[in-house]
Amino acid sequence: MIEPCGFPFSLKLLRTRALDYGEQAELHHHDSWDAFVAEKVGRLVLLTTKGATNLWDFEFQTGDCLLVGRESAGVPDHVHDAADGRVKIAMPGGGRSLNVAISAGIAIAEAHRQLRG
Ligand SMILES: C[S@@+](CC[C@H](N)C(=O)[O-])C[C@H]1O[C@@H](n2cnc3c(N)ncnc32)[C@H](O)[C@@H]1O
Repeated sequence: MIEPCGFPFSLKLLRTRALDYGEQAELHHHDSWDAFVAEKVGRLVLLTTKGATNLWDFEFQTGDCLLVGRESAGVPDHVHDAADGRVKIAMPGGGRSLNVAISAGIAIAEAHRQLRG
């Protein structure tokens, strides 16, 4: 899905204009949330400050699909409700939330640590 200020649009710009390694990324655009859900394989694991499970306690599985929300407003309720897992990253220093890219990086690193080998 391409949105005027959305993450996929930014990725496309980076891929074509800025990053020489951007070509290594495999991008998929979905026309709607329903189209995305119809194609997904594996569990939908949402990163959210409203998550019930701490990242360090969540058991990742091969094929899990990590979801992150918009920098501005997170995800709408129907996306939150559709997730198979809702995971939060503890913020001991306080604050409302982390940056979306930082959140994704932390969670991807933990998933790889658990599933390595
Ligand atoms: C800047 S945050 C969104 C802030 C939004 N105002 C809200 O309250 O959801 C952007 C995205 O980063 C992820 N995120 C940020 N902090 C997080 C945390 N502590 N735990 C899990 N995910 C987090 C979530 O996917 C979130 O939708």
